[in-house]
Amino acid sequence: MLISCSVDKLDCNKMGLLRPRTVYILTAQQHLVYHRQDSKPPLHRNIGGIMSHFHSGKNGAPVPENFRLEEITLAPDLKDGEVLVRTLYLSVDPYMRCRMNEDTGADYLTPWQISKCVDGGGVGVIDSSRCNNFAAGDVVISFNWPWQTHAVMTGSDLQKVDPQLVDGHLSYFLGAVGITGLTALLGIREKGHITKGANHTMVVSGAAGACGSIAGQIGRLDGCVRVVGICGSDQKCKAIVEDLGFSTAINYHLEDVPTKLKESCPDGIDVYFDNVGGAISDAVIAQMNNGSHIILCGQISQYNKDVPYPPPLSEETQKNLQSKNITRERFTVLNYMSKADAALCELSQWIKSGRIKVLETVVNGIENMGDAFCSMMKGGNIGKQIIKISH
Ligand SMILES: NC(=O)C1=CN([C@@H]2O[C@H](COP(=O)(O)OP(=O)(O)OC[C@H]3O[C@@H](n4cnc5c(N)ncnc54)[C@H](OP(=O)(O)O)[C@@H]3O)[C@@H](O)[C@H]2O)C=CC1
Ligand SMILES: CCCCCC(=O)/C=C/[C@@H]1[C@@H](C/C=C\CCCC(=O)O)[C@@H](O)C[C@H]1O
Repeated sequence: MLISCSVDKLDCNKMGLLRPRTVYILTAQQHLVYHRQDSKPPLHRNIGGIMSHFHSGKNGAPVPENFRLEEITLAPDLKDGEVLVRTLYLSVDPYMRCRMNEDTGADYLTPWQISKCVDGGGVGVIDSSRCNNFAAGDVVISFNWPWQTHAVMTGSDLQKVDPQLVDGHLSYFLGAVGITGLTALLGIREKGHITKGANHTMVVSGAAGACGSIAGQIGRLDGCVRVVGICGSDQKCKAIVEDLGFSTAINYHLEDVPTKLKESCPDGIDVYFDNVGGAISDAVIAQMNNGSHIILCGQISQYNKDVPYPPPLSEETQKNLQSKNITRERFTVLNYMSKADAALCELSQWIKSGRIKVLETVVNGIENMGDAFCSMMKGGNIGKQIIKISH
């Protein structure tokens, strides 16, 4: 969906006037808030047919009706310190499912507010500025980009980025040269303990997704002799082996994971990059070596359930961890941002030189963001799920 904008950018920049007034935004809907069993009574009563699936305390997958497209009018003038941004790309990510609960389960995550515009990772370009740090044409990113086609934002919420880092592929700032790339690289370096020459075997779950697809390639570059990916379709298995260089792939919907792991990892498993948790992770952990390491990146198989993060493990898996002295420390990329600049340079160079390949699934149009989010949560993406908002 395009908005009509016949405004000359230079005029906008000089005056902070004549900006496109009507923009499209996505708001969170009332039936968005699901309540954990132990949470307070709902602040917002759920009404309507769709919500019958999501009574207080019940679990559930998100649906596109959790979002509504609305038209708003932007205030006519910029205030000091503000910029008008045009949104280029927006990100949908698994953690957003946690922002659909009043209790997100993580202290660094705030819940989305009913009837208010939704936000997340975004990249865009400055259309006009009344902030000294930014000029028209600058490319900027934010973790809290409103899901709007244009937005008035405060300069302090934005970070300027250099398009050369991504050879002009600006969507990479939301993926391989952004938080997901950092998560893969820093997760491996901080928690993976890969030793070159030690013939390590790495297993990655969620292997065809944004983090997993990069993590497997870094595992190989950092010296693992075998990298096995677990993912949800034959097409994904083919992509990670043929395009990304994984040694083997397991389709967890069609194949018996323990049997396939036994075949693919004859020397056991030394490093496990865990994106999914649940039964898949139990099966991997059962075949891990003594003194091996888990990178506890995410547990997406549990995000639609009424459990805290990280979700509790079965007794058997806990025993396995203890008896084999397997490390499993929670990893949050935001705790390592002092290392982000160097890591982004490394990712950029690997991508430019072709040693890391980037996969993306791109959906067009803000009106399709709700669908794209729900699809990603069910495995509809290969690589990073991106929504293209404007050229
Ligand atoms: N610790 C940190 O700082 C960060 C953690 N994360 C975490 O990393 C993980 C991956 O995120 P990201 O790369 O952005 O997302 P992905 O691109 O991997 O997309 C999510 C994928 O999860 C898979 N999936 C969905 N449901 C299940 C299920 N029940 N069992 C197994 N797999 C499932 C689907 O692939 P398939 O077809 O294979 O099922 C889907 O494509 C998430 O758990 C996320 O929370 C992300 C960023 C930072
Ligand atoms: C509670 C489950 C979280 C699972 C792990 C995960 O996916 C973490 C992701 C974060 C993610 C979100 C961080 C900040 C967004 C701030 C939004 C807000 O509440 O204002 C990512 O961007 C960094 C990861 O650590």
